[in-house]
Amino acid sequence: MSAAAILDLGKIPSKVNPELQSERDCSSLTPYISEITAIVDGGRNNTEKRRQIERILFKDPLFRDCAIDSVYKPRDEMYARGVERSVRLFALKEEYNWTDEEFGIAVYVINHQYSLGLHTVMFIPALERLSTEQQKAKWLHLARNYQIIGTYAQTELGHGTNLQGLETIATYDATTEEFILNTPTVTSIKWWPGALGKSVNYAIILATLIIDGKKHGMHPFLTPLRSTEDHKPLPGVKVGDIGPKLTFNTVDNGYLILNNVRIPRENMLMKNAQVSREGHFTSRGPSKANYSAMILVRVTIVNWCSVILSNSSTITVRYSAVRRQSTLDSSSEKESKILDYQTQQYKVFPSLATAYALFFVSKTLKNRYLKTYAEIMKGNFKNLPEIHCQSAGMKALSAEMTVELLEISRQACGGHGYLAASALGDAVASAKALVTVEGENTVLYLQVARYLMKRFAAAVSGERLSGSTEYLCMDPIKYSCPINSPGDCMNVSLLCQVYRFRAYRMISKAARMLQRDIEGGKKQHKAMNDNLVQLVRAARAHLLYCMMVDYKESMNQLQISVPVSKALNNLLVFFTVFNIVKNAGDFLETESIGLPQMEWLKETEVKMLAEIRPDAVSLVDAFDIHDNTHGSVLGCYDGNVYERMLKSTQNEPLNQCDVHYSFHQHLKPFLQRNNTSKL
Ligand SMILES: CCCCCCCC/C=C\C/C=C/C(=O)SCCNC(=O)CCNC(=O)[C@H](O)C(C)(C)COP(=O)(O)OP(=O)(O)OC[C@H]1O[C@@H](n2cnc3c(N)ncnc32)[C@H](O)[C@@H]1OP(=O)(O)O
Ligand SMILES: Cc1cc2nc3c(=O)[nH]c(=O)nc-3n(C[C@H](O)[C@H](O)[C@H](O)COP(=O)(O)OP(=O)(O)OC[C@H]3O[C@@H](n4cnc5c(N)ncnc54)[C@H](O)[C@@H]3O)c2cc1C
Repeated sequence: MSAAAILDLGKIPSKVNPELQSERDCSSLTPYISEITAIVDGGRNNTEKRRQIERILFKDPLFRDCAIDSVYKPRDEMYARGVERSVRLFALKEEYNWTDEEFGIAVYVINHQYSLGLHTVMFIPALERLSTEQQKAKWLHLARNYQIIGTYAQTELGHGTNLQGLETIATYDATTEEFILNTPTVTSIKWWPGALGKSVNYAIILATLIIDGKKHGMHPFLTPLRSTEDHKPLPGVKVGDIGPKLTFNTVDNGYLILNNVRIPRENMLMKNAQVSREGHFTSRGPSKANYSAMILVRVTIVNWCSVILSNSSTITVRYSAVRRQSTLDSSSEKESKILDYQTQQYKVFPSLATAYALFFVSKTLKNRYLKTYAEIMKGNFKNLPEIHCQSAGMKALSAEMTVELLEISRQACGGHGYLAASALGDAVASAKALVTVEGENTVLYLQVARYLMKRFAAAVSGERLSGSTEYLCMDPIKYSCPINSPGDCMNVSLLCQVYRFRAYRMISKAARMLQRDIEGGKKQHKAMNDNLVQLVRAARAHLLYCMMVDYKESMNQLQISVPVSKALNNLLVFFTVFNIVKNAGDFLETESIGLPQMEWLKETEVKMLAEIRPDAVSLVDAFDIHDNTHGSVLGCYDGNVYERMLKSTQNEPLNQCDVHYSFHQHLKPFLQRNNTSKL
């Protein structure tokens, strides 16, 4: 860059950075990028549809800088902008007649930077899942047409995990045919629901139902909170924002205090349980049927994780192909690309591989969920425990992986990864929420472990199992490690057997430990608590095995060209091997593999880094993520990293004048205290 151009901070070269261009020119995958993009979008038509949505959104300045503009704005303005974006987004949905799926694409395109997400993510799905047909006819179109805006208010100050401990109460008054809602204690105050603080006028409030002094468990109550005339809180309602968070500060997560708020009997959402005019309680389906909205969101989070990692690996791979630092070969005149260092590849490629892995895994999970949901809608709850286990577990595992890998990606960009303009810091902080929302990860792993213990006991008693736990019927004596040569480490089917055996061993160990403690006289709850750590380990091992199988099978179903197959298979092998090496202790301890196999696997792991390297830029280009979506100065398609960094300094309020007012107020009087102005 010339000195003149350096002074012109607004200039971004019109050409792609030759460092990135050479990557694209040299990758044999480049001509096939659109084939991968079509897989990720679910078909070429969908790619075109997404790009059309991007064009619509990004011609509007309101959305153009959405991924990054919040850095410079006070909370109040961020919220206002988030509401403005929400309203514009809803209007565009109506104008262009977007389906729910297309609306979902628009939300990804703007990187979730809007305030009223809970209306679409939880309020409408909960209405659909928890209402009777009559209630749906009354409420759903109002919600879909944005005549009412709502949230899902379950968590309280004192309880998020333990739903049976919720203290908000809905007491039935048969004389007026109303429910009276109260948050009678400090700990019962609703706390966290998105868009509750300032935005919504309705909430589905999860409360313990009381009839004639008798408790009937947690149920959903559709409750108006604010006047539809002037948006003021209705009588008995106190509501506000809970304050700034690590991220998501466009969202007004709120608190809610209810004091004798009366709602008509018809506002209890009665698909799963009913209260008659006279106050007679009946229920149908399993007792946990009211937990169903959470299953859907957990399934959705797995896909979010894949999208988050696609964004971050786009940034880190492109940046690593542009950045040069030190040199591998002292005779070379040029410094080396950091992407050529094996250690850098080891930081960056796990994210890339996991982005693809979670894409395939989330697709399978979604299909499995839709199938089970259709059965449930017909009154068949047979597969509910299995989908609860899969959705809760995959949410936990993918959120855990995502947070860990994202932070490594951020570090892989060195100092520049610490700049807000890299967008990686905000991405890490946002992903951290996914570990907690929709069920805290450890708690969800323990739900999986509970299911596994039951299935293991059934297997031991001779029952034939189906679904994800079918393998628990195996005879462990018959296992011998299928990896007999270094070449076997590339065979994912063989590696899946290794994962399966490790899961079996860890589950059977947890079961043995529990049994030992109970037979030794410990009470059930004490024995459980004394083995929670092993139970979580067993759950993770099971979920990782399930993930591998779903990924492998999903890949097997693809009809793809040879170069694409080779590139995607490299990622599959790397992901499979990487997660064995990462958990080496468990695999060795369970004797799923031996020391020689571990050596071979480690060699294969680094060999795969070199295999992936030439196609790395093409593999992130294939995500086809718009620069405005990831919003990072480090990760744009043109690779003009340094120019974009310089340009971004123009957005900094401190740079709007040469001499800041604080100089006159504080620094100048201090410097001149000894009359040094003559110096
Ligand atoms: C850049 C992109 C990032 C975007 C980020 C956006 C963030 C915003 C997104 C979303 C907003 C977040 C919203 C929320 O968080 S809403 C609140 C979510 N809350 C929870 O998830 C609460 C978690 N707790 C629970 O789910 C339960 O309490 C529990 C499962 C931990 C325990 O339940 P409980 O009734 O107390 O326990 P029991 O021991 O009595 O029951 C276990 C029994 O129940 C079965 N079961 C549990 N859950 C379900 C279910 N969902 N469906 C079906 N069955 C269920 C379980 O299998 C056991 O069965 P059993 O063994 O046969 O007895
Ligand atoms: C960004 C964000 C958005 C949210 N949006 C909403 C929303 O829209 N609506 C809503 O209702 N809620 C919302 N929540 C709340 C969220 O669902 C809860 O925070 C979550 O379910 C965890 O519950 P908790 O906060 O009570 O954690 P806790 O349960 O108190 O967890 C704290 C610790 O205790 C441990 N622990 C708790 N119980 C057990 C157990 N049984 N066994 C072992 N360990 C245990 C956990 O593992 C964890 O380490 C949101 C939260 C966040 C962060």
